[in-house]
Amino acid sequence: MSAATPADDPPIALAVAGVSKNFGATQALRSVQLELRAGEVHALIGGNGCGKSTLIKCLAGVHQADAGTLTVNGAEYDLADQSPDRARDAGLRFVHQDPGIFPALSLTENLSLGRRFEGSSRRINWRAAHQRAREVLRRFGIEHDPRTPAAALSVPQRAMLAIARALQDQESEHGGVLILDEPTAALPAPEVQVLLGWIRRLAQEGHAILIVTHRLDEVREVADRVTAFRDGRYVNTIDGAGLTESMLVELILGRKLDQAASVASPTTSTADHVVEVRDLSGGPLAEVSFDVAAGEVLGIAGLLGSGRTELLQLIYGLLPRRTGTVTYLGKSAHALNPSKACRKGMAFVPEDRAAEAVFPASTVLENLVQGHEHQYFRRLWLRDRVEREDALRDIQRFNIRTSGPTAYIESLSGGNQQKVILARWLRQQPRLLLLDEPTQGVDVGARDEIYKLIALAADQGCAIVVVSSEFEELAQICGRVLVLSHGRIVTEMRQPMNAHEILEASIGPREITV
Ligand SMILES: Nc1ncnc2c1ncn2[C@@H]1O[C@H](COP(=O)(O)OP(=O)(O)OP(=O)(O)O)[C@@H](O)[C@H]1O
Repeated sequence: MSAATPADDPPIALAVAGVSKNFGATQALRSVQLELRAGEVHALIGGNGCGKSTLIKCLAGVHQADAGTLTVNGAEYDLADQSPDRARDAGLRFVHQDPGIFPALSLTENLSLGRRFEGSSRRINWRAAHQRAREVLRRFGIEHDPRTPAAALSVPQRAMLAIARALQDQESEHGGVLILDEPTAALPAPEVQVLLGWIRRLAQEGHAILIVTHRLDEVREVADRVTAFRDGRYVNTIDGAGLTESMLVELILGRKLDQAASVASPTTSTADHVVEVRDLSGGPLAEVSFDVAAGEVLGIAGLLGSGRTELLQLIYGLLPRRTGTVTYLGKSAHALNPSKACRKGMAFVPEDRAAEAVFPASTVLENLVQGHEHQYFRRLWLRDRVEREDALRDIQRFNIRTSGPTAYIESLSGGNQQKVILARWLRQQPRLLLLDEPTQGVDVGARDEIYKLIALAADQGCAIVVVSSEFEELAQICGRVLVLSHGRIVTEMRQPMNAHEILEASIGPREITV
């Protein structure tokens, strides 16, 4: 790829070429390239484990590449020698998936992390620090007093605060390079819209923006150009205008997707209820009542803070109940705690799988069999061949990119770790499956596989409750959706329904303000 562009194209802000990186036997990047123009939003897409994060870490100096160059605004750097300081000096700014905002600290303190406070070495000049923070907040459209704790900010505002922190020291308000790793992964649609609006505005001011995402709708909405990687290789860079979802899928997978998973049909017989929830209160939830039948896929929608995750936690016994009852398989689940729930055939796949569900310093195989190792023992003998064959089958079924069952879980990309956790729970054939954001961070191929497995589990009589920020997903896989707002069920929707209707019901009469 050459750094020259036709006369009317904007100048190239960043170009990388010939970047390779191995981790032992794993070739994460094979001579990849990428080019970012000033003033554009550029999406980097690709399946789990294709090397997106590795490239970002090589640019940030977290990893040193085996080979490759970086050119920023005309200056060339050797990526084999890259360090965080060099990345900073080159003018690159990063916002990682966890934006690193500390809720208890003020906006001024959050903006000052990683840089010197105003004042002498012995005394912070708070007046000057707040004044500077006020200017930065104004520049980035965050209308809060700098002394406010960051806890008062909405989630997209926190992401924007992280962007403001990344860009605050740029001498001009234009011409920076901002690299965002899955900034919208945990946000429901209305909040995503707010953040994408801000990203567009920054591009219009002249910043070059690279955004890594698995959400194809947002690629189509915001990207001027798109680059795809596959298996550590550069595939292509194409214009964002006129892209369809199936074009993006083919770019990512190198093939079309099979037929979409069918919607599970809801069962209505009360005798088949797996769970009955009555007047349940706890956490932010108040007087919630609903049933879930065997073979039903029930969706839970709502904005951030509506109580979606807490609803699953209350059923599973992770959150104390204030009032109300939960009946599970015809019996009171009053004293249920997570280990009892698990023994009785409930499975809960939490949203933050990396922190709550991955067993670190263990292999892929050990993570897959956690909780049901006993099935591989016969008269004290471990049937390790069967155990390994089952692991290989799951690795293939979910297309988990790993060197094999004995690889350490930490060596897998984030999305591939997620697939291992989901595979573990689906193996247990639970009676009730509680899924919190089951496809967050997984690629389009695995997403399809997960939908099929959910439909299969429902066909076999499992009751499934899915919390998802992606309303399209709920409309596709659920027979029924409950919409939560401020801890209460405000609407119940049934098929046929679409994402837009779920969105409208979630927002309700109030406007999203930023
Ligand atoms: N520290 C590491 N040690 C060993 N292997 C690694 C390490 N980091 C990444 N890899 C491997 O390099 C490959 C690329 O991983 P990377 O995290 O870049 O993928 P990704 O495209 O960001 O995936 P995802 O969409 O799942 O986040 C994967 O096969 C991964 O297992």
